[in-house]
Amino acid sequence: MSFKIGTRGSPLALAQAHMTADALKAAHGWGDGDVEIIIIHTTGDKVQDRALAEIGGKALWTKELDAALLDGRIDIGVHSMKDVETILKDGIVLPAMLPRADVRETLIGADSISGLKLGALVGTSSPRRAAQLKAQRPDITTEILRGNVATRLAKVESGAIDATLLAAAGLSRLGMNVGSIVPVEQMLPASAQGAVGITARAGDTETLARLAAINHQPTLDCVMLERGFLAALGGTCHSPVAALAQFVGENVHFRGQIFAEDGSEVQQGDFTGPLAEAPAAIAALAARLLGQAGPALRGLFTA
Ligand SMILES: NCc1[nH]cc(CCC(=O)O)c1CC(=O)O
Repeated sequence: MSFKIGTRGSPLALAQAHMTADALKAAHGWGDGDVEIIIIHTTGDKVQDRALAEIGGKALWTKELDAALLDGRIDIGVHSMKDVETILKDGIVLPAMLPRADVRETLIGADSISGLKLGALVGTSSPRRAAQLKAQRPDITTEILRGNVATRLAKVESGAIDATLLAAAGLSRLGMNVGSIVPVEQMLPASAQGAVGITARAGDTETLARLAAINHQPTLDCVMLERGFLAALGGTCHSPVAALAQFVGENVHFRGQIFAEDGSEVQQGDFTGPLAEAPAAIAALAARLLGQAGPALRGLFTA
């Protein structure tokens, strides 16, 4: 009986499922026949014409994978952690992550944010990216851009938009060497960007033991801190929130930012200290940033 890996059907999701299969095979000496990749279609895949923020539904990408886990069609679900809601469904756990890839953004269509032409039209359906761009370049207009990576790149190629931003991690997993890397100092990534996480059934001890062998704990620690910031804000993956935790020696260095949707206001802060102190410090930071924020910005998180 083979081990069943559930995934969405997009090229990026499939690449991540194959990375997970390879890690399991290497850790357990399994062969090709020991794992099976099962594609699960999700609401997020079916709706292509609206901004995800507008559809508003939670767990857009994970709901169907959670259902497949709970009814035993799959043993694990593989996810871009960036798209996983901060509150997991009852009975679902998130015990393992693969080593994190490059966390940075890639700009396609210009060498740098300052190099974008005056009044450039940038396609993105991320409220965070739109706000971050406008905070630096109020002349920029953004429009909603969805679809898989190839579709998005084609829009820049055809001149329908001047530029777009995509996570470096996704591009490199698809073997696409395009665009210009944006330093995190210029654009802090989304919480959990570049991380692949694996969900399982709570209490499925056999699966949990198998996953323990491939878990990359520093990635899990950092991503959990970033998700903690988002949760403390009451945000979702569609909120204009950026967060990055990284180990610097023994300490964690955490940076968090929240934005008004038009980029007119940014609240930011950071924390450096031991991992054990980080969750409380980050929750306090989230509360402080919300406390300092103007009504429009605060209103994004208290609706
Ligand atoms: N929201 C879509 C999504 N989810 C994860 C990635 C990229 C891979 C990653 O960050 O791990 C992307 C596309 C993008 O933002 O470029």
